[in-house]
Amino acid sequence: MPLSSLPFAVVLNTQAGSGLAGREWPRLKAELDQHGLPHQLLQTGSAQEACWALAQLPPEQPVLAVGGDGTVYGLLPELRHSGRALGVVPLGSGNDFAGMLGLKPGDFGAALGRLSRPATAFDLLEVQLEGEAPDEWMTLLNGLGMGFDAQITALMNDVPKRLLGVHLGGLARYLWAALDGLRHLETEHLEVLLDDQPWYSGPSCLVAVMNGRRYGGGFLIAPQANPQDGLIDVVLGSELSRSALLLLMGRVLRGTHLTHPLVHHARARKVSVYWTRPMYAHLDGDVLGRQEGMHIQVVPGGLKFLSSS
Ligand SMILES: Nc1ncnc2c1ncn2[C@@H]1O[C@H](COP(=O)(O)OP(=O)(O)OP(=O)(O)O)[C@@H](O)[C@H]1O
Repeated sequence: MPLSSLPFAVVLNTQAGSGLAGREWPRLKAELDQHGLPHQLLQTGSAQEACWALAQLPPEQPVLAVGGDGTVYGLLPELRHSGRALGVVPLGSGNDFAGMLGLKPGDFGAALGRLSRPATAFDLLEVQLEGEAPDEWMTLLNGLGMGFDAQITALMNDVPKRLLGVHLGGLARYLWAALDGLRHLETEHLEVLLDDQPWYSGPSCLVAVMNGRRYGGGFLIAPQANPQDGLIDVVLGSELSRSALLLLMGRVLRGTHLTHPLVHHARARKVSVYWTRPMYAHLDGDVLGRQEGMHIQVVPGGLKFLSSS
């Protein structure tokens, strides 16, 4: 489908990357001009404001999200409603979805070079919390985690952004929080249904339900996932000791953990997760607090995406 001749609506999240997106905007604007990409900056203080501002624009007008995974996540309700195409310039802390596609923060040439290609269809995930009304769905692009990985995401808020004058990147901060999380490791009984059939029942410290391959600023938790295959990748760890989990994290960084005997992996169109005790949860890296369970289904080709590799 050809790219609209309307200007890109730029959603600049100045908070992303601890302020990096705001600081880099003048350089990015100059590059947009150099690439001959017309654009219109939307001044927004929150994801809700950004969705509201976008909703005033024609659906043919593409949006350029400037920030991290959370910035994109915040736009998904409007994008699903309008069918608007999305391009991304990663300037967040983790940038996991863009990073999976080979985009590096600050490499504006590469990010903007992709925007003149036709949009391609990417899958989305719809998530419903256990106990919520059946029509209360949230939309994700990258994926969610419950248990240890979400606890780390929650603990990241307490990790310093600078240490001895040096800026700590997303992966360094994630590792710091992970060491903290290991001290409070929780293992609970987990039931997982895939396409309405029982798949796993037993102890677990984490389950990840992924459309993309990585989270946490570079951990390849679902190395075989493909956000264009119409399937969800589920990866869970069963009863792992602290030392086993620490060693496993090294393998997750390289994406070589799926053969570990205490790691389970499968694919499905629909996933239901139930814990006997509420566990921490995150959606596309945004912490949601403790939840008892979730129902996830794939929305094949639900997003028109301009930044594919
Ligand atoms: N359009 C927006 N304008 C202002 N704030 C936003 C907007 N969208 C999201 N936010 C808020 O800004 C926070 C940070 O944004 P984002 O998650 O993109 O950056 P990050 O955390 O540095 O990167 P990453 O998610 O890749 O680790 C979000 O968690 C959300 O609360």
